[in-house]
Amino acid sequence: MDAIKKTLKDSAAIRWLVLVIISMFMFGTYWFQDFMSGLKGLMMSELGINSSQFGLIISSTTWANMVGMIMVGGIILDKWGIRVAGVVFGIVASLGASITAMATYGVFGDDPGTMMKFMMAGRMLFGIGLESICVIVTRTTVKWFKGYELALAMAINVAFGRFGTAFGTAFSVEIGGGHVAPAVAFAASLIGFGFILFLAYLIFDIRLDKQVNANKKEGGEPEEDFKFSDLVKLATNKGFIYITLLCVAFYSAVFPFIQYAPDLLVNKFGFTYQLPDLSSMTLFEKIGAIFHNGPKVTGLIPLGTILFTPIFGSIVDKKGKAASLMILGAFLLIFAHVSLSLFNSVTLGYLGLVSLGVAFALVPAAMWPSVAKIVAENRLGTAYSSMFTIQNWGLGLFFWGIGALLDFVNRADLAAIKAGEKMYDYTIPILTLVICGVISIFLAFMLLRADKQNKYGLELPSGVEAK
Ligand SMILES: NCCCC[C@H](NC(=O)[C@@H](N)CCCCN)C(=O)O
Repeated sequence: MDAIKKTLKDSAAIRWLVLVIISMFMFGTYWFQDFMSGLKGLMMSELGINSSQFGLIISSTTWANMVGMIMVGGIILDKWGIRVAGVVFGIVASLGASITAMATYGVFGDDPGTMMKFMMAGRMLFGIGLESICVIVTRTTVKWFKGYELALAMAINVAFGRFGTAFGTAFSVEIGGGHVAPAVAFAASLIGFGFILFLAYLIFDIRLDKQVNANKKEGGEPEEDFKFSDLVKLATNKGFIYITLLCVAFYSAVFPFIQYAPDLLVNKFGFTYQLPDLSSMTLFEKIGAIFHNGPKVTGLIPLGTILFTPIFGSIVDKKGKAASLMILGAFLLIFAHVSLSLFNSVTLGYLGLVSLGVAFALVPAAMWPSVAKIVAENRLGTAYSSMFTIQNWGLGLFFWGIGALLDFVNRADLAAIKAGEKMYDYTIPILTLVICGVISIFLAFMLLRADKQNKYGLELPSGVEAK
């Protein structure tokens, strides 16, 4: 048998270059998904929408995914590969983002109803691309990093997405110059940029496939093909069911919260949407103004996870304890939402945000590598797409539900709120998220129990098999 020849992925420099290129796609799509949170106040005054309609616009990214579009993405990925799937969903995301941007410029009509309809249609198309791109980029990361620094690569890949969320949330008001449309157009152009880089990546993908195929002909290991019966196997795997439900409960309490956090900070703690003129301020006054700005403070949550997710990821790799860390993350989530809803102390509010940030780094760092311990590698594409699909049911409900609940519990004061005479009371909408935290703890304990019964090895370091 001939010796297996070295391939492109055996070069660390090329591997990491590939990771940066494909991660820019995550940066752009996460930015577009989350940047509107910093614009909520502006959207309400400029487009004349209420909180419930804002919730609908945000929620529309999940609608097509709720009825199985991510599964279609997963199947296209498994059947036709990274290149076809990447190009198809890159076009879908870019088209969706462009329609949203054109709608905000009034291209389809400048009455609020038409604008909203086309913004939702655009975001729905974009949402199909967003989730499938996340699966495709994850699959591509596995393709290049399996057998090398996979956990770190996945953490860095998610970190690019978090940068997108952080910067999009924090700077969209300034990027738009106080208007919605330019901020949307900028966000859409980032997706186009990420897509162009992805097209450049295809050169590496084609070269690697040629080398791997040549090795296969010379005696390398053939890959096992995906079968549709794998879906049934997933649906009957207890560990997979618990981790999927945990994914819904946990992320429903985090991603939707981030969409409303700037508005919560403005309404509850008197933070600002727009930074005051910093030029004549001392350094301390500048820091004070930044820590009193809703979008900037919210942007610090995903920014913090960029540092902590790889740290927690390497703890999970070296020490294990993934299920226990998910339990801890769920407790932190409850503390965060209780302190941000029931109390009026700004200090406790900051502590709540820090606690949410730690949970947001901890749970993904423990959850995503655990899926690979529960599910066989040839089913990972399907596993991630199924998890994202079910996750979107929760996200769709809470993205819209928080806004709708906000309008409902404040229904007596809506006119005064619009006139700027009163502020929204966020207590009940945020308290609802505590329920997600309680469900998360229950599911994390069930996962721990299933791990003991089925010996997935979730509590063991990476590479150590359970006996
Ligand atoms: N290796 C898998 C990484 C998944 C990271 C995870 N992403 C999601 O849950 C997606 N459904 C994308 C959602 C994007 C919303 N801003 C994450 O923690 O981001």
